[in-house]
Amino acid sequence: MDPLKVALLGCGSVGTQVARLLSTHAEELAQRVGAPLELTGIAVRTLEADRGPDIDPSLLTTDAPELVKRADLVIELIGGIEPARTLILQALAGGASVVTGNKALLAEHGPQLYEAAERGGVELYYEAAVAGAIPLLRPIRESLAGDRVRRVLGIVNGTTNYVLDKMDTAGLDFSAAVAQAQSLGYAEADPTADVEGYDAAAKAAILASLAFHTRVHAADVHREGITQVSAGDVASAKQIGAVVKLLAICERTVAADGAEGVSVRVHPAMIPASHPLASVRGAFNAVFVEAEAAGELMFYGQGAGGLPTASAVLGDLVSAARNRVGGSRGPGESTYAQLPLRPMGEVITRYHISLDVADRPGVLASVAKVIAEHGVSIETVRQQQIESEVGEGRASLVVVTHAATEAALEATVSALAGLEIVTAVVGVMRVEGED
Ligand SMILES: NC(=O)c1ccc[n+]([C@@H]2O[C@H](COP(=O)([O-])OP(=O)(O)OC[C@H]3O[C@@H](n4cnc5c(N)ncnc54)[C@H](O)[C@@H]3O)[C@@H](O)[C@H]2O)c1
Ligand SMILES: N[C@@H](CCO)C(=O)O
Ligand code: NA
Repeated sequence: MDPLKVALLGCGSVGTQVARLLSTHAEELAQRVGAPLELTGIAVRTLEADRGPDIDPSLLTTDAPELVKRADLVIELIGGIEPARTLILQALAGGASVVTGNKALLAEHGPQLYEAAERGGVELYYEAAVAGAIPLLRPIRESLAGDRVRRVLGIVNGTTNYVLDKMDTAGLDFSAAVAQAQSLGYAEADPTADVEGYDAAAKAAILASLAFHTRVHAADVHREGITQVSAGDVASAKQIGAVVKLLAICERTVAADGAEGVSVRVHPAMIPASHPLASVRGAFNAVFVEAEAAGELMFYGQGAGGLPTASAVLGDLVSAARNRVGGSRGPGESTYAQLPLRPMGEVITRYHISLDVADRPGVLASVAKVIAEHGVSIETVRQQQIESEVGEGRASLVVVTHAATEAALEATVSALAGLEIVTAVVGVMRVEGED
């Protein structure tokens, strides 16, 4: 068979490893595909940079559109919206299948790209975009195609997991932990997308779209990052036998009248130390998928890093290439269900509420009354005196609630903050996961 022409766009952490594996595994890849894969060029921003021994300098070009024009398969590893979007659209329109790891682009402009793939009669694969090396999107799209996914819950950002892990195990504060993540190459020079939860929210949108056959955009995802997580929150979690993790949670919801919907959120949460997600350390990722017939499935592995991510890219490349050789096409976008997105207020969760209160008779009763008035039930209460030399005695009161709607919990917290005996609402964090 004639070789299939492969264009690589971007030669950074992932692109370099993809180029290297394409060359070192060339023979095996040809066997698996049924035709040789010929890397015809690598689009870069500047030709001058030294890219090490793995990159053949004669393949480098700054003319990405020209490279795309001649390709059967295009691998986009530039990242960001433009020029990645225009180049992918050009490739799909020109009849080339595309493999990308670009979650930001997919979560924002996915529909436009899928439609272009459909029109071009070609494929668009993106396993690397969510949880790096971990095979997760293909299992959801293909292996679970006969089942109904109820929930996807997981840690999908390596940088923030590393930061929270260091705050927990090494007692670092937030900025020291971020600095360490940067020095190890996990966090970018500008870690905003990671620490503010944008990266995880884009991944959650992609996961929810696949799991629920519904278009979910990044903007549909309720997003809170980890910048507000304090050493105090991490210590409070420890006291109740929990750890703080940044979670992505995609759920199929069912209203009282049976109407189904979807809720998608990314936020820090306390989870019991005995929960399998609690033991996901460092920059690793782990995702639980709960389906009606299959039950709970857990996917675990390296969610970031050039080499692990390259594995997912090449897996997609082999699939797309094999289909091309066989004249077939894998499944395209599936959005037939188009379930409505439910507002955050309807989400059912538990809260850990930490208060500073006046240490005088009746305080506990007043707090309990406010909570009960909002229809929220208390799971545990812990009170501790705060040492103070002057004025009235103060105490720290920690309440963990039973599950209630987010709206009821929010209203409870504002009512508590308004009580004269509450000096400060020290921290509020959701509690997720069963023991
Ligand atoms: N690094 C990871 O762990 C990881 C994991 C999963 C997914 N991804 C995704 O993979 C993609 C690439 O990530 P990365 O870590 O390799 O990024 P990177 O920043 O290391 O590499 C991107 C490269 O693209 C180059 N580039 C920028 N504009 C260009 C242009 N117009 N033409 C050609 N090259 C251009 C940059 O100079 C850089 O070398 C991103 O979409 C990222 O989100 C990365
Ligand atoms: N910045 C991302 C890379 C993988 O998508 C992370 O830390 O998980
Ligand atoms: Na993956």
